[in-house]
Amino acid sequence: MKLSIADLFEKVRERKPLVHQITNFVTVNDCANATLAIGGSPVMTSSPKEVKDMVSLADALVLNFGTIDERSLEAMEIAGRTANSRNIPVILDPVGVGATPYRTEKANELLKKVSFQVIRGNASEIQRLIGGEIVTRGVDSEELEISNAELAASAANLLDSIIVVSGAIDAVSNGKHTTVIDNGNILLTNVTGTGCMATALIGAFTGVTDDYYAAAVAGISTMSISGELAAENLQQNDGTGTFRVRLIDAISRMNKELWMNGVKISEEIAN
Ligand SMILES: Nc1ncnc2c1ncn2[C@@H]1O[C@H](COP(=O)(O)OP(=O)(O)OP(=O)(O)O)[C@@H](O)[C@H]1O
Ligand SMILES: Cc1ncsc1CCO
Ligand SMILES: [Mg+2]
Repeated sequence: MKLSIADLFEKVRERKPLVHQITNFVTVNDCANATLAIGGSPVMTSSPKEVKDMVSLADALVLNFGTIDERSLEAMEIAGRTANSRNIPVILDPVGVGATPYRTEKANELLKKVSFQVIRGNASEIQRLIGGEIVTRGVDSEELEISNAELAASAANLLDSIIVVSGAIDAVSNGKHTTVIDNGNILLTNVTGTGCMATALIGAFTGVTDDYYAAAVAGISTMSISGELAAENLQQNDGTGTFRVRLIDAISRMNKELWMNGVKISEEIAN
């Protein structure tokens, strides 16, 4: 599996997949730059009047709940349904689900209307998406009692999608098979949008392969390994601002060799 994932870096740079993203106004620029850095082509349009035509041109669609409102939700439904009817992969980032009833209700409604090939969130968000009780404050994750691998596997079965649970340990599962990735750096939690960018990267990889599981592993591991590389390159007086720039640098330099040398897929569990 490692080799088929490593080959995706070349593919994405050759094919430059168009990744349509209906996302939040906090991290939209970071997501566009992360998509470009990995070799994709981002387009962030969100008008309900335009998304049907735009997504029809796209290789993947990313729907991010960060700053949802009635207009963006209408656009997400139109774009999601259009993508489903054209076999364009759709990726969900359920930002902040669980923080307010509005977010949780709207995510559940969208899950009924749109089929998602991959869903990526932190542990709190994924847990709340499957009806768990943990109370989240804002968009950051809280400690859970089950492992990210267990959570990803049960969410994959319940939601019939590939689930990526990010955190200190990242887990990817389709319900039958679970991959655990032990990369990352704590600075990734001190810069906004690293989760959103990881979801954008997953979107770019799904645009060049039918193996959405491999695309999910490639996307999340690229973010985690890039976090390690960005931290290694910090100088004495650098802080989180420089880290953010170094992170985009690392994504843009990521390739087969760097990935193969850096990735720590510590477990592959058949459930
Ligand atoms: N404690 C940690 N140590 C190392 N890496 C981490 C840690 N927590 C998260 N990461 C890494 O940070 C990246 C983003 O994951 P995270 O779970 O923080 O997303 P998120 O909460 O959705 O972020 P955001 O909402 O800010 O976009 C992933 O690559 C993940 O592996
Ligand atoms: C901080 C924040 N608030 C809404 S979306 C977002 C970006 C990270 O999820
Ligand atoms: Mg997030």
